[in-house]
Amino acid sequence: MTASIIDGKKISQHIRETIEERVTALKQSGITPGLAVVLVGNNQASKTYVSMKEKACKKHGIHSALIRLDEDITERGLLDKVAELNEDPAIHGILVQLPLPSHINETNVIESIDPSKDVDGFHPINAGRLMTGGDGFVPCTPYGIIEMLKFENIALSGAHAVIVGRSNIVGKPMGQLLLKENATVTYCHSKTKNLAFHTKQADILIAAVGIKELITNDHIKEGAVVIDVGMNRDDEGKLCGDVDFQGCRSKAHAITPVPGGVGPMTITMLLANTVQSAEKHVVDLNLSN
Ligand SMILES: Nc1nc(=O)c2c([nH]1)NC[C@@H]1CN(c3ccc(C(=O)N[C@@H](CCC(=O)O)C(=O)O)cc3)C=[N+]21
Repeated sequence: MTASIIDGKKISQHIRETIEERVTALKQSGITPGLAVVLVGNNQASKTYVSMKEKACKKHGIHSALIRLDEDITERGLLDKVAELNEDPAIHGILVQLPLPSHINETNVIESIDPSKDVDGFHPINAGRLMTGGDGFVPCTPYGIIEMLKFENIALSGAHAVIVGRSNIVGKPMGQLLLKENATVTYCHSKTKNLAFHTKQADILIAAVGIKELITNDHIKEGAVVIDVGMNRDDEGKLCGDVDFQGCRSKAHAITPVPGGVGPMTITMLLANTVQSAEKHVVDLNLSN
């Protein structure tokens, strides 16, 4: 078998068409959705990601404000900036690019963002809503993965999904979303004994550990769907995932590449969350009038 490639760019384009329609409708009611991206310091990877987000916003008519702050800004200074954005009526989404410099407590910053503008879905209120089945923002990467799986008509109900990784940003919310789709969910992580035993059970395998090509042909079952969340750099600086793509391709049913898989979907769902936030704003305005 040769796995089909799940094309994140193509699926993104489809979803972005509906996002664009929603932006147009919002503008007709006098609202331009606005995203603020806060970048602290000079990390090269962060600068690249932030400019990709800005470009995507501009392309689809979403107002984007980039706030660049000095590497040695105090935590208080950053919290004050977030407080200002919380109050800014032109801003419907706030994203503070992670990681932050080590003198700043990330939890404090995440918890200072108004949950109704937390388009990353990292605030504990949104994490809690996801866990309890309420309405809130879903973190962009796992949200994008669910959309990819649905777009490809991959059966989720009753499927065994194995997630390698347990971060608050990807692994944990991924499990909640798959559970909501009636999948059977197993979490694996760095302390898991006999990783391959578990991953070989997966109908759907999600690799989100940040270890270059950890998942090989020997880790997967014939016909599995393999989703690669990894964003690692090899010795030559080339982007590579958590999955040995070539090795797994001969055995899997479908597989996501890196680049061109999960990454573009992450940015697309950030746009979707920003538009969702602006739409909610319109509904709330109408209710209060
Ligand atoms: N508050 C916050 N929210 C984030 O969503 C967030 C963050 N901080 N910090 C960093 C990570 C990383 N991230 C990526 C998004 C898209 C691609 C992406 O589109 N990648 C392209 C290739 C990019 C390249 O060539 O380097 C692809 O996979 O095809 C990658 C990485 C969002 N992050």
